[in-house]
Amino acid sequence: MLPTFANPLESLDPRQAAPSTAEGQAAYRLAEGDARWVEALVDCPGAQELYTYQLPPGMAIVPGDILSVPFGGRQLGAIAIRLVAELPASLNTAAIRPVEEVVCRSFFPAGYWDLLQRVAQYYCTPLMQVVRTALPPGLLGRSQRRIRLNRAALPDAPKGFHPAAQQLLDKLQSQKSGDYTWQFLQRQVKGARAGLQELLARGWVESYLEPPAPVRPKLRQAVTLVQPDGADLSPRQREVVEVLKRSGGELWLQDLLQRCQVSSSVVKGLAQKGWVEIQPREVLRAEAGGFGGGVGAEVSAEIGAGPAELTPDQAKALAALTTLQQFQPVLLHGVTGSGKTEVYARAIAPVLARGQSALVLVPEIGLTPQLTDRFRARFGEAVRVYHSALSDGERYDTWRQMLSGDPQIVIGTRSAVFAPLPHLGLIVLDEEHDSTFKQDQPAPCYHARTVAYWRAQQANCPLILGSATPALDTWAARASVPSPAALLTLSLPQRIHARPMPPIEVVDMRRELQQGNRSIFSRSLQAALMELRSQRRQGILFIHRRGHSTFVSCRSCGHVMTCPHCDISLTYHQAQAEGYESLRCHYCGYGQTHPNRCPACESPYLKHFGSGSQRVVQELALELPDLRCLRFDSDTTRAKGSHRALLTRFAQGEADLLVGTQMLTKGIDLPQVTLVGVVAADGLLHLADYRASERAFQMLLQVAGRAGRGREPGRVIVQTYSPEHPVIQAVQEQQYEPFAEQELAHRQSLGYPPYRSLVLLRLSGLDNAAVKHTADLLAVQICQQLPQIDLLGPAPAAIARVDNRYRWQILLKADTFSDAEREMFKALRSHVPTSVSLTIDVDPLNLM
Ligand SMILES: Nc1ncnc2c1ncn2[C@@H]1O[C@H](COP(=O)(O)OP(=O)(O)OP(=O)(O)O)[C@@H](O)[C@H]1O
Ligand SMILES: [Zn+2]
Ligand SMILES: [Zn+2]
Repeated sequence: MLPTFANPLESLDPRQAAPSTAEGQAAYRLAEGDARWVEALVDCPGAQELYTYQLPPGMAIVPGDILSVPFGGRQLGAIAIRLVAELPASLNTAAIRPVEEVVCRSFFPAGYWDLLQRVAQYYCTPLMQVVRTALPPGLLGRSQRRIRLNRAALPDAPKGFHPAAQQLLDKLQSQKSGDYTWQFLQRQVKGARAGLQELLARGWVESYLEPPAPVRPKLRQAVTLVQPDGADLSPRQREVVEVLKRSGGELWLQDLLQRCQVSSSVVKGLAQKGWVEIQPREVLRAEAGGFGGGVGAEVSAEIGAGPAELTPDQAKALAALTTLQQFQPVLLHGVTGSGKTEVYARAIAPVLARGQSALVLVPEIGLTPQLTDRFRARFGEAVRVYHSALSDGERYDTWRQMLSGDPQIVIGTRSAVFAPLPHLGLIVLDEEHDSTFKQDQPAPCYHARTVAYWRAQQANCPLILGSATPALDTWAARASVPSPAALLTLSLPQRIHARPMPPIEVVDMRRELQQGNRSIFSRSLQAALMELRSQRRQGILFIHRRGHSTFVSCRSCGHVMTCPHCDISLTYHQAQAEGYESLRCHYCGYGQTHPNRCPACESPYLKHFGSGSQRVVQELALELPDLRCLRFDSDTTRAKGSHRALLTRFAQGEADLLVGTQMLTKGIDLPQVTLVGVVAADGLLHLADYRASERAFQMLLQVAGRAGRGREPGRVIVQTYSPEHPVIQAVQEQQYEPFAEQELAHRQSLGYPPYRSLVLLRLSGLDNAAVKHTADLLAVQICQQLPQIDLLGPAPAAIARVDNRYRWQILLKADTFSDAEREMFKALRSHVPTSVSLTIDVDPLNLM
């Protein structure tokens, strides 16, 4: 049976397409033609709600217009959100002030507010919160309102009645362009507002928002090797030349100096002799071409135009995609290394040519620099990147450029699903199974895939979901019988050039121990690692870090060191520059020094266990001292741009092995990687979550997929203490379908998504009793009002305390949740005291 509403891709309740009425206020009536009021989002930091303003006679406003409104004693920018015909009787309509002016029309694409409203309704969140999620911070605050003369309408000797109007005219006319910022004019002219009113009314001036200036790229000094050999070089200069050569002939000056540990005078000396050139540059050619020349050459060769020929599978998928001109969700199911990115790029090209834009959503920009590089190399200026790590200014600028309506490609993370592209022709979600597409908190707890589905529907354009390991929700939505708008599946069952998938070898670590191997590396992994160096190949070592990987426990009494604020074990951190070992909580950040003796029994045998990436690198240094390792995890990639820097160093052959966590699984495409090792798969297998198997399967297959993407065949070694686990078996066979079918059957029998829907109510607060009491109260409310819904709990969350806050949860299950039920969940807030916070997570992915 196919799921019904539980799956957002499958069937949508048509009632949801209609915008909701004002939140919780039944007395409001939405306007059709008879609007007299407008509700606006005012650009004032403290302003939480929508404010109501009067529509002056003759002023036409549509949602999305930028307004100028009175607020206290000030005049502020605001966005018109919706028009209202009738206000609740309790409001004193005489006290409602009028909108001053429409500053800018249609700042948002058509239908944008319907989308936000739909998100608010489905995810049981106040509209305001959705608006804040969607819009870049400070959108209005930055808006540059300007005033210019309307010369065509100006009489020969214009005379303003109001003294301020005259002054404004004088100011504007004194300027050749007849144009000033409103801020400037307000400072220069007393009573400028009243003066402006008059001039606007006469049509002699107009106010507008300054169009977005193209973001000026930051230029950096780049060093390019022009002559690769020279007799008269000093040893230091020779070293610089060598490093440049190894880096494909080009590096940023800063990177070069750092890598060679020389002063800039050495490089300048080289420039004077004509060996190198130093120039300001926006990007390095090497960067645009993947990860530099040298080792990554195979990648660079295909950049730009892309590969000359598609594989037959790619061609077939592309042909199917290019015929689609309407709303159509598509699953592009292609094994790792099958060339999905190329298919996206070629599907996008005609969209741009038609004058439309495309939206490409990826799990994390920093982790997939290659995708951005490939698109930049091919589409150049038309590519924009949008994600929350941009500065407020960058986000604002990009937002304005997106609104311009020029055909463009926006590549972004989760929140980019709200990118205001007016003529959307295609949406792509790459690695659609990735759970970073779901927001856990704050509300709205939206899934970018669900919102993308609505957007594509609204824009009447195709939606491509790409993955080697599709989310089971997506897989289940494939139509058994083709019907319009049902999920269409296209597959790329083979790697590029029919390269084989790497065989996956499972090693039973219990047997290793029995046979006397106490190392965290099995003998076969040790041997494979040893070969890397001699064969000049590279490897990736994957460590699952979450869970109990680096806890500290007492070998005498079993006491485990835990965080005093959260009920989870502390993580061991090796001595750093400060010189002492420390223990840290990864939820709340609590830290302490490593005690010498067990706090429970005084035993000195307090040891850290498990295999965090630090520990693994340390162990490698002991066991394989010749192997050059690079660590790639959240500790070593904290700084902006460090993902790319580390990957570039690895791609250039600075290390034999990249050691890291979850981050390694995503989209790395390095042809020279032949070995992938998984240190201990167990941490992944035993999470207390109904999706644990799905997640483990996806993660292991994705990381395995990094091996053997080039000419040399790859090999994968997975170490585990439970080789008989069904997920391990399925991973070894590398067959997605049987795994998916089996797991879905299991879900169906237990009544889990995608067959039934879940809503998780998360409550937290400093006072455990208060949180529990509130949870009990809500549970009673729900049971009384909605007896048809299955209710689990209230129960303490799997991690019962985080950052001193006690956490309780209630899990609700139903075949589908109706609009009325969603409204009821929203209304539950009135039963929650201010000391307790409630988050409503619709379709939760994380039940911890
Ligand atoms: N038709 C082609 N001919 C030759 N090389 C190709 C072709 N299409 C793609 N490639 C190359 O194959 C490699 C793998 O492609 P890509 O990274 O798109 O795979 P993918 O399907 O996204 O894999 P993953 O899911 O593992 O990220 C890339 O280096 C790409 O440049
Ligand atoms: Zn002890
Ligand atoms: Zn803690």
